[in-house]
Amino acid sequence: MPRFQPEPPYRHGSPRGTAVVLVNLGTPDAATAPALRRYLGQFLADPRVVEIPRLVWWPILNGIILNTRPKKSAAKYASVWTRDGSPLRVYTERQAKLLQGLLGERGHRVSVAWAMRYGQPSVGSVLDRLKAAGHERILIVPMYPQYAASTTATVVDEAARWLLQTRNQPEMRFLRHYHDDTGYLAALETSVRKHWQQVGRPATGDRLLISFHGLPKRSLDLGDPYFCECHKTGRLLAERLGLAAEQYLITFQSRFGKAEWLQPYTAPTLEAWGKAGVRRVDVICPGFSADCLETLEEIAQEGRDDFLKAGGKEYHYIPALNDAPDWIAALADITERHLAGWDTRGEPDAASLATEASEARRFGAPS
Ligand SMILES: C=CC1=C(C)c2cc3[nH]c(cc4nc(cc5[nH]c(cc1n2)c(C)c5CCC(=O)O)C(CCC(=O)O)=C4C)c(C)c3C=C
Ligand SMILES: [Fe+2]
Ligand SMILES: [Fe+2]
Repeated sequence: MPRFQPEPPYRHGSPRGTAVVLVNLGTPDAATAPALRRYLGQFLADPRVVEIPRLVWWPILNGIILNTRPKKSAAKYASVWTRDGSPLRVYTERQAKLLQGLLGERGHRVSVAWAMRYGQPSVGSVLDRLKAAGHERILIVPMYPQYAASTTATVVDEAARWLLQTRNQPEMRFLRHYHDDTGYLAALETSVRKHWQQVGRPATGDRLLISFHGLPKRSLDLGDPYFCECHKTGRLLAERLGLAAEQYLITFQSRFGKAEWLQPYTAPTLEAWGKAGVRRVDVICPGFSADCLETLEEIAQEGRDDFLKAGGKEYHYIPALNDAPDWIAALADITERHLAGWDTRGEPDAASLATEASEARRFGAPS
């Protein structure tokens, strides 16, 4: 008898089943120095993130950075940590749950999972689980609105590494970016308008700072579209809000290392504005789909200190889109467009999928 019995009743391989995986950057397991050493060790060893020859970078990373940064970063993480853990993790999990619910309401039979590029749950472990549960089509959604090699591409790399060691591969698709998506921009606009309703519209001379995570300037010269995509998002948002050029500025935060990064930098801008007599600043960070250390500590806390110390009077951080219903709806629209042609309304439900998959394995379906 052949080791593997083809259809019927069990088709070669696993049955149809579609999954969507939201992937964000990753975050330490705890706000402690050992957890940060593990996390930063994995993150900063990625050649997509630090594009310095290994021979030069390795001694710096292992000899200096991993001995000094974990303790300092752990203290920062402790200031934003929640009862349920790291905000980035909490929001990403919630986004996946809400997206699953909404796609279900729209009649799609899809499983929505979430993974982290660095730390847990890893992309590979989530793909293993989805495949074992019978999913034959997987859409990967990097949760970065603007494409960058150091964020988006490294998610694709990680999925590709998993594919390299997988015999019976699922069909896979990848979302590239959504920096100019109408639903995403509308959700950003709504969040600014809601904020204005709460604290009042900015007066003459007040500013909106649109701050994105930075990248080494070299990435732009090498062809990374990130800078241009950030500018497009910022410009379209300002247009929707009816802001004139002098009422907003696009800046880049979180410079890391000694090289020049994309300019203008966020922190020095806040300081300069405070000194120049700008009274009020509202800050929004549209590049972060979920609040995290970079927004809650660097922008909401440090940024406020920088601005107020320099003479500013009023400072507001506008939260990331997180689990806002209009953002989840926009994410469902984006996802639906990328699922097109995959007949997700005609597929088996999760329970029959799991049964079929385990039956197929009983008959020796290749894994
Ligand atoms: C949103 C897009 C991001 C880009 C682009 C990005 C590039 C980038 N980041 C570093 C170094 C660090 N980033 C850190 C935290 C961090 N970065 C992003 C997003 C982008 N990074 C997020 C969402 C977070 C927060 C994660 C969390 O747990 O909340 C950190 C770790 C924190 C710290 O020690 O300061 C570092 C380091 C580089 C070098 C880089 C591009 C080259
Ligand atoms: Fe970063
Ligand atoms: Fe930072």
